[in-house]
Amino acid sequence: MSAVYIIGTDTDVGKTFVCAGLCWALREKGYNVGYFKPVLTGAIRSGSMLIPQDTEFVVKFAKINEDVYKLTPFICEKPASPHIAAGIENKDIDVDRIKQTFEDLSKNYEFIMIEGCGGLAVPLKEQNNQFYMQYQLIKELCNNVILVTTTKLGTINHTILTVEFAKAYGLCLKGIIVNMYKNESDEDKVIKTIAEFTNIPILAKVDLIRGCVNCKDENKFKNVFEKCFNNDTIMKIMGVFEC
Ligand SMILES: Nc1ncnc2c1ncn2[C@@H]1O[C@H](COP(=O)(O)OP(=O)(O)OP(=O)(O)O)[C@@H](O)[C@H]1O
Ligand SMILES: C[C@H](N)[C@H](N)CCCCCC(=O)O
Ligand SMILES: [Mg+2]
Repeated sequence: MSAVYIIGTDTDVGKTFVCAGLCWALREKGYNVGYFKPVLTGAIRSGSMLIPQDTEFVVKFAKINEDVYKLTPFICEKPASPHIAAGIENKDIDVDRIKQTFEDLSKNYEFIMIEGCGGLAVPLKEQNNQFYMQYQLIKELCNNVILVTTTKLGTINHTILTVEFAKAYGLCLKGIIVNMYKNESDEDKVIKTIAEFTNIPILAKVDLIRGCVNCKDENKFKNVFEKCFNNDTIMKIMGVFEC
């Protein structure tokens, strides 16, 4: 089994969107790809249930036949850092349970795409004034990372900081996917600056789907993903999977 950790320069950069597109594109090509979201915060409440919306979106779009609660072992309602949300909701984010779930999933899938919660330096839990950080889980679970960023103003700083953090903490950052690409002037200069400074390959640019950001038009999504995750890109990304 091979896996890759999808992390972002921030929350809301499109990790889920990219995971959904990649899982869909790879499964369309016959790869047995699964998805795993160890920790999710900001879940949607439906009566007594908390809905892990990231997981729900990915499994539905990529037609992954798995229980979303198995794929998302730790779900918090508060849209906050996991250590804060879990503290408020009296949930203990058990790393051994995350590892066991990952091991169980690895028996069913050839490839697993793991979505992080926010960025690298997010505290997943706090115990005795000690933080357990997302980058630590990545190193223990699958130190094979793709970074999702955007071209919004500020991204040069955010992306370079994230890459330097990854290097400093021994993470294997294999590539960058630029999401919400508008194909406007200067965007490619931003991307070129990031590529040259970090020396990390730009694996793909995923177009911004204009109009309703949460549009449910799957065909619009598929058109973008077919274009952005073409055969060359898929081969590059398949070269990144290992663990
Ligand atoms: N390329 C895109 N075109 C249009 N909308 C997008 C695109 N990428 C992401 N979005 C939208 O932007 C919002 C944030 O995307 P997404 O939920 O994938 O971010 P995320 O990094 O997974 O966030 P989180 O940290 O909460 O997991 C969502 O409403 C999503 O539909
Ligand atoms: C709620 C949000 N959408 C994410 N799931 C959680 C992001 C945690 C970010 C923590 C931080 O960097 O301040
Ligand atoms: Mg997400």
